[in-house]
Amino acid sequence: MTRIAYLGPPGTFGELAAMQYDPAAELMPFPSHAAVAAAVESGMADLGVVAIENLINGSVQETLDILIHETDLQIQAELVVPVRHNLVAKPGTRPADVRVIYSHPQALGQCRKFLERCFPHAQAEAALSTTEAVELALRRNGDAAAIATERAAQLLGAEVLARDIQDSENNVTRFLVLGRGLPAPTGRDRTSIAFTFAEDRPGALASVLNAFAAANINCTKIESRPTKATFGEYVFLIDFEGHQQDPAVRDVLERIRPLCAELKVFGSYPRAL
Ligand SMILES: O=C(O)C(=O)Cc1ccccc1
Repeated sequence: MTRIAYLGPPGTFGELAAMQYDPAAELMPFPSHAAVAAAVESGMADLGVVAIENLINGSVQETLDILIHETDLQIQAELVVPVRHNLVAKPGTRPADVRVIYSHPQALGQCRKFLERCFPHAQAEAALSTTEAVELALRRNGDAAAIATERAAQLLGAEVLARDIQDSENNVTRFLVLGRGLPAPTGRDRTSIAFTFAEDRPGALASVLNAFAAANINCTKIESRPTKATFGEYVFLIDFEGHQQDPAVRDVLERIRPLCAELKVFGSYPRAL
């Protein structure tokens, strides 16, 4: 049976994503995305599921940084998971008594308008995951709530005070499945890369983008993160359509390699969108 590491405890969106990917898998909860990646690297798990991008908040920077700096695992797949948030609390809690609202920072960000409108005086507190947030709220005396999945509320015996509190009705999160090896091309794939430049010069980034344009390869995302070494220097990340084994992709990677100081390929995997 495939063992899949995810950001737990059970009831999180990470668990929903892992179940969506493989309903028959053995699921292994870990307390952070870094621990999820480490579990796959150590061989404790076969695959790891991590959140990479949300419709409302954009990229999950913690995951981008893990891919850039902390792991050589390859992306095996992407999953798009509907994300509906609920305000949950110890049974009997009155909304008027709620002073503290716990959740994962992603969830707090995705419910910003609801929090401002309905709980302008409550304090938002970060938790390691949405399920941990429910555990923290249940430990207090009726003055706390959490933003979490309905499943977490059921598993922990919490009451749902409000449903669908996310800022966008169509809220979704894209998750990545990390593992070893290169999935075979399907004809509808995406490749993710990161690169740096040796020196700051006019047109450096344009020269890379022009190589994609010349090869008629569609870039689906571009992003930058600090190198964490020198202020003002960045790692650029590009997602594009195609697979490393497609001749056109192989060709474009060969063209851009000499333009970059470092080039890291995070993987080629079937497109979910
Ligand atoms: O804490 C969770 O449930 C997670 O899996 C992280 C997360 C939080 C909110 C939206 C998507 C993922």
